[in-house]
Amino acid sequence: TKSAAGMSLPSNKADSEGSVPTEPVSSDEDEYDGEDESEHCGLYMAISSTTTPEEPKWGYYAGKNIPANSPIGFGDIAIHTFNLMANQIYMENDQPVDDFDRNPRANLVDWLEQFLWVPHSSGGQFEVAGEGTRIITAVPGGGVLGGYNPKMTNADWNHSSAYHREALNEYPGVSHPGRGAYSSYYNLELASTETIPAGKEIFLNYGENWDGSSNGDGKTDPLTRSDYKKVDQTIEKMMAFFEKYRDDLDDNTKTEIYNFMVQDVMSAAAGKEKGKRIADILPENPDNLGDILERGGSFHLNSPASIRSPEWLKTSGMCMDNIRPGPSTIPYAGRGAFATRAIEKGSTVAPVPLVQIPDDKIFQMHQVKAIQVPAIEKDTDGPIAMLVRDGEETFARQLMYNYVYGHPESSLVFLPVGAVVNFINHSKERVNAKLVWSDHLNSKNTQWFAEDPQKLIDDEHSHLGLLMEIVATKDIAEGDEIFLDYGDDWQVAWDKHVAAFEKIKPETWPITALDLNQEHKTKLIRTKDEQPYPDNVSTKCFLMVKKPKEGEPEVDEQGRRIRVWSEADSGKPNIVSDYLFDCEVISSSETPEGRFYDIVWSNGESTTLVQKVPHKAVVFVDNPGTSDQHFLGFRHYIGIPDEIFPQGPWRNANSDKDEL
Ligand SMILES: C[S@@+](CC[C@H](N)C(=O)[O-])C[C@H]1O[C@@H](n2cnc3c(N)ncnc32)[C@H](O)[C@@H]1O
Repeated sequence: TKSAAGMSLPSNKADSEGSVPTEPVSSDEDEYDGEDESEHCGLYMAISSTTTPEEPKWGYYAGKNIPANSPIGFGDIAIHTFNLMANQIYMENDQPVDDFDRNPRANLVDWLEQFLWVPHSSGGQFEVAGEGTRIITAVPGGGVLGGYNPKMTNADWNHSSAYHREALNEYPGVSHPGRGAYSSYYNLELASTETIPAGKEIFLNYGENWDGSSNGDGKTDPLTRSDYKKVDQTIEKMMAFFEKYRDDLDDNTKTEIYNFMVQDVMSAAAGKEKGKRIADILPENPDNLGDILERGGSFHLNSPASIRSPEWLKTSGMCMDNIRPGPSTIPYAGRGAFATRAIEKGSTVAPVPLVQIPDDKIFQMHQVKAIQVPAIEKDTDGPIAMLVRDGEETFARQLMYNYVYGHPESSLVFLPVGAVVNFINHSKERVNAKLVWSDHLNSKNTQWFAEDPQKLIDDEHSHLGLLMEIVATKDIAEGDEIFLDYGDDWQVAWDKHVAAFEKIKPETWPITALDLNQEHKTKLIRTKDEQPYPDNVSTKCFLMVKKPKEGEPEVDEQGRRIRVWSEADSGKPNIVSDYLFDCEVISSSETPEGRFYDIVWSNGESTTLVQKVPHKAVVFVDNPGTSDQHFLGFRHYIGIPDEIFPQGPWRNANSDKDEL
């Protein structure tokens, strides 16, 4: 039987370290079909097709065909950090010390930031305000493992998924010890921007424009993405042609016509260089044209390493969708992780690649102040505000500290970036999984155990080389919540926190944006003349508009511009953060087509009345500085068991883990 959970140990050694296997796609595609769907792994982690010996990389692969505009895996968590860099920058002789050679912690943040995102895809951009303020956000799973290959981008964030998340295990208005101890931003989904065939590596839109100048392997490819689309369309036409004249053409004539099409017609239409490239892609025999389309189109076929055979994924990869997020069965613990299929005792629940962070002090939070520094960019005139640490006193730690793995004798902590693994909660009584170091051939675990922590981000180590696995310590049934034992230190700290919270806890807790978004999944949003919403939240609208119909007024009696809400002509989603604006709901209506609002939006100079804004385009956000994360609640890392924490230089006893 295929227990998807059992596939990573010890059979995952087929791939040699640092090499790029480029075996062609198996023509026996049947292996992807005909199995019990839930048994079949839908997402794998394996070495990326873009890996190089100098820069080894994990990749994220589809295990099943993913239709266009569909979710990839499960929505994951977004963990925001506030002014992470500013907290490392101190002043010396009236100058900010931002020289990385002299400031190893700033250097460390710089390293960490390459795995992090701007907060907009998850809606976290309103968490803190002020000139010079920066929020950066970890989105584990696809957010870290999804590759970068601008020519092959096939995935992007679904902003709507984060704004419209279901409130899971929330207790509106209740004052409880879990407040601020976990992130309330989750369900941030990646969506396919095109059909992704099984075996294909997932590449995220990093916001760059595809310029068509080079492909992942650095070779020049004269074909642009739209050329590949045209090739696929031409293939369809050729197939239709041969189908139509099937009975009239003997094999010789057919081959002659086909060669004429491929050689002469293509060159004439696309130019010599492109024509040659297209001819190379097309099969010798016109009867095999259909294979190209079946295997995901000419573009995918032409980049062999980014599409892997099912066999390769099973032997070299590790399944990443054995767990999904859901409301934890522990009250006040937020979200948890649940098995999507039965997982046998001893087999892998999830791979956990780790981002190594040599100094946990980067998570200390200080007061920050703005100073004026000369602008670096030429087109900015005058000085700009830069935030720096104001004094040495530490008043809190970043929330990310609750998600990292650590050990009391070490300054090192590790951010786990496997899909969904950050949702796994702690329980001593119900523990059914544990952390182990993986022996996957592409991990550097044992070599790196012998390194000085500070060296772990130098050039030689500046990639994700450390890999753990979460392994089942009991048979786990589909739907069971997964629990680790975070360790005695964590339990003691939590118990202390609960006791302390009891003494100071307010009677009630402010209603948050998450609560209101949940409430308004089924209720109309109140207008400005009805009972106001609390001060700690604002309404925002996703606005894309067009002019009113011919003959309809463009200005109302109060002099406001009139516009009508619209979907994008391109069909692309318009629930994206770029289109999110402050708005005030002035009227609402319930119609058979749904709920709609008239809103006003002001850009400081003029005011616009937007009509027919659909319910889905109006959301609540927490005002800066007010969300649960700003409540200085519980902070503790997840303990790596002492038995598996390496002896040697990692135990540098340099940590500040108990200082605060
Ligand atoms: C790594 S996160 C786990 C995912 C988290 N539940 C979430 O929703 O994002 C660790 C945090 O989960 C919560 N947590 C985990 N186990 C818990 C438990 N047994 N009791 C209470 N809270 C728990 C605590 O807030 C802790 O700081």
